[in-house]
Amino acid sequence: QTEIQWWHAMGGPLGEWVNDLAKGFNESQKEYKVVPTFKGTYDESMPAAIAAYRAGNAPNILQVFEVGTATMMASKGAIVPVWKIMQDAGQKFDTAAYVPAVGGYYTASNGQMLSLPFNSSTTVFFYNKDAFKAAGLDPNKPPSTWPEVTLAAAKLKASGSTCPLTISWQGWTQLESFSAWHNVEFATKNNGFGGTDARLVFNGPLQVRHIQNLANMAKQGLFVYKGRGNVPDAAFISGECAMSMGSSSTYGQVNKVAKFAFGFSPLPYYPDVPGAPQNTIIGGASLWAMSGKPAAENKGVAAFFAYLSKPEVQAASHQRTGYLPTTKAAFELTEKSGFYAKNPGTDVAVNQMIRKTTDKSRGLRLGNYPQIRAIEDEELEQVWAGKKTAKEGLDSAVKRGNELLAKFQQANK
Ligand SMILES: O=P(O)(O)OC[C@H](O)CO
Repeated sequence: QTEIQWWHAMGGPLGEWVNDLAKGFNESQKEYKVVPTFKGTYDESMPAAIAAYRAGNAPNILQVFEVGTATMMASKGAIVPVWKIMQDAGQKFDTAAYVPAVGGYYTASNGQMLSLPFNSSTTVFFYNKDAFKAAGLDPNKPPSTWPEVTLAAAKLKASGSTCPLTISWQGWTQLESFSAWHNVEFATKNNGFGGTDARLVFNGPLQVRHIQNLANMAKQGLFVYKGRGNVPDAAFISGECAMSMGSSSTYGQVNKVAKFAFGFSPLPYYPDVPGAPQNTIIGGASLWAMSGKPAAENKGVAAFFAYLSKPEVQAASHQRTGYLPTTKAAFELTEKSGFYAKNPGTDVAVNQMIRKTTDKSRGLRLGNYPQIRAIEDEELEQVWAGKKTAKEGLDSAVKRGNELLAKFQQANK
């Protein structure tokens, strides 16, 4: 049996899902054995794999979050494009089978798909219906605008909530998706899709206004900062925080462990901004095949990728986790089964990304972006702590981020 090493960043219930996928594939055939290994968060697993690649012991498959895409695309020698690994192995691979909002993100400007869409998500709002009831709020009417979120937070606080609102993936939800949701540029050159000379511009009047509002909410105890990445999810799942925003994939975890009634709904917006709400942007991760591996192992990678893309496997993954269906067939299968009607809230991400695709939902294509996300975190933390105004924090984040973009452009000329 040929072993295929798969490094991933899925913990908790999502880790169990990844293990089940490998088990399903391993039991479906005898030639290959996929061995999944949890390598920490997205931020930890990507540098770990780059270091392993340099030392000559990279895994066969690496899961990389969406913000690492431009960096991976630029590291040509380190990866085998998904179209090529499938073609070399004689596996059927039709890029048109993938949902455009998802497949497009992982496709280079020459039309070639470079990594396999695996767990794509988008930003959503979630709230504790029991806490809403206790605060005298309608549990079936989530706030849809920022003024409504602020009012709901005040009522929740008055009813005794110590954490009315927290936020996961703050850079992704409050700056990146926030900008697309309000049809405001985040970075020039179509958020980087138009060339490596793109520059960050997320220190505009609307973003500054929003981050200042959040800072004011933090001062009043209406917004409570709970950390970077998806760390704040735990404070929602435990029932401590009544409202949150984060990945649609939080659904699978909340559904599994929360001891309260919950709802998922679209991100709030500012109703006075023309064109809002527009659309949110893609998140999650894709799978990259690493180079320098024996042909037999590459064949196994291709067989596993084909297995993961099967409509029934894809549909089951989507329904279990809250990640988007990556193929059109998986979406159609889920819709036909009546899943969305039976599980309200699971359709929010689908409505935002699958039914309505615009050019702007493509997300960001910016080099050195994992490092830029860390800068966003640092600067926002300064703002939440009252050490910087929103304008100072965002101006500094843009300046520091643009220095990294310039370096990336220089290195990839
Ligand atoms: O929690 P995920 O997997 O949906 O990923 C969230 C963000 O897109 C990571 O950059």
